[in-house]
Amino acid sequence: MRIAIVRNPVAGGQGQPVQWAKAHAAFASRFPDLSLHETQRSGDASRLARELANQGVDLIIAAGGDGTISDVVDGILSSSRPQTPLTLLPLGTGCDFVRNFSPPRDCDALAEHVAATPPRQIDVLRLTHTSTTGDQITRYSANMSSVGISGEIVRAVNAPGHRKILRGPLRFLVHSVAAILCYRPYSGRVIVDGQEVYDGLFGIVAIANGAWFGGGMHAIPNADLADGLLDVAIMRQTTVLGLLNLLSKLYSASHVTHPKLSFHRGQRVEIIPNQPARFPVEVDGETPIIGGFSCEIVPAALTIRL
Ligand SMILES: Nc1ncnc2c1ncn2[C@@H]1O[C@H](COP(=O)(O)OP(=O)(O)OP(=O)(O)O)[C@@H](O)[C@H]1O
Repeated sequence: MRIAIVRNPVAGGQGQPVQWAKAHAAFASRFPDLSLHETQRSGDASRLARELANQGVDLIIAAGGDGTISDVVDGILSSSRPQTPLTLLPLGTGCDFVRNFSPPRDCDALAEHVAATPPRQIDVLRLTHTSTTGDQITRYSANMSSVGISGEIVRAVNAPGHRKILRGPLRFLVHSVAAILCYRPYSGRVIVDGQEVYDGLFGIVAIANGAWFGGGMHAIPNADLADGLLDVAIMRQTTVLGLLNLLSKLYSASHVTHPKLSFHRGQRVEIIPNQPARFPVEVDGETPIIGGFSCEIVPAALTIRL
């Protein structure tokens, strides 16, 4: 069995090397035919995963955070062997996608669990937007896309100097509070399966495959990775106090009865901002898109072992 790790050595910040050494030892001992492929820069994880899938490896291990997983999923699904199985070795800051699986925390137990778990199919998100040069760009994502205050938070969390200051989910919490205090709300329309469901100011609009984002915020608790549908949550609350109150409830999912929150389900959603030039789109903890986009669910597209 040919198994390949795609590792992002900068994911998770300064604590990663210790965690990585233990995890690598556990996986190398459980899977003797293991090869290691490290990213050198942004975008490498997608390219490496595509090449490895094209070469016919039997399992790809995404070792990093949500951005790395997202890139590896994109690489596998844009390869000539999109059925190549994926598993996850969480080494990132937020590590939200892996929360949908509750794998063992101990590295040896995780490697054993991966070896013993049969593959299964889950859905993924496919996003399409127009680049600044007018090209149509499509990419896959594993977990969640969102706009509104979350775009500002993720920009701050990933800002170059900020990666070194705070570790793990605490970094999301601190930057969430700071971003809320300065938030100038975005506005636009949300269209689900051809029907306009909202036109107004955005607190947060989240489009979910998985249930968590923001380093442990249980934003869409009913999201199901294998139901063939995407879940959309629209938060119309945009005041500072209102958003701080929402933030305090997101971790425990006690926001779900909020009067300014609505949930929708469908197969395709379109976000049309009123000011596309200043509209960051959060995709699995990164902000790779500026402006409007569409997102559709691709049922059972990804083979996962976890
Ligand atoms: N070798 C590298 N040097 C610098 N940046 C890299 C390198 N490899 C990948 N990247 C970038 O690192 C960023 C962060 O990766 P990732 O999301 O996996 O970790 P994280 O942000 O710490 O975790 P999480 O998304 O779970 O919060 C991504 O934008 C990715 O493109």
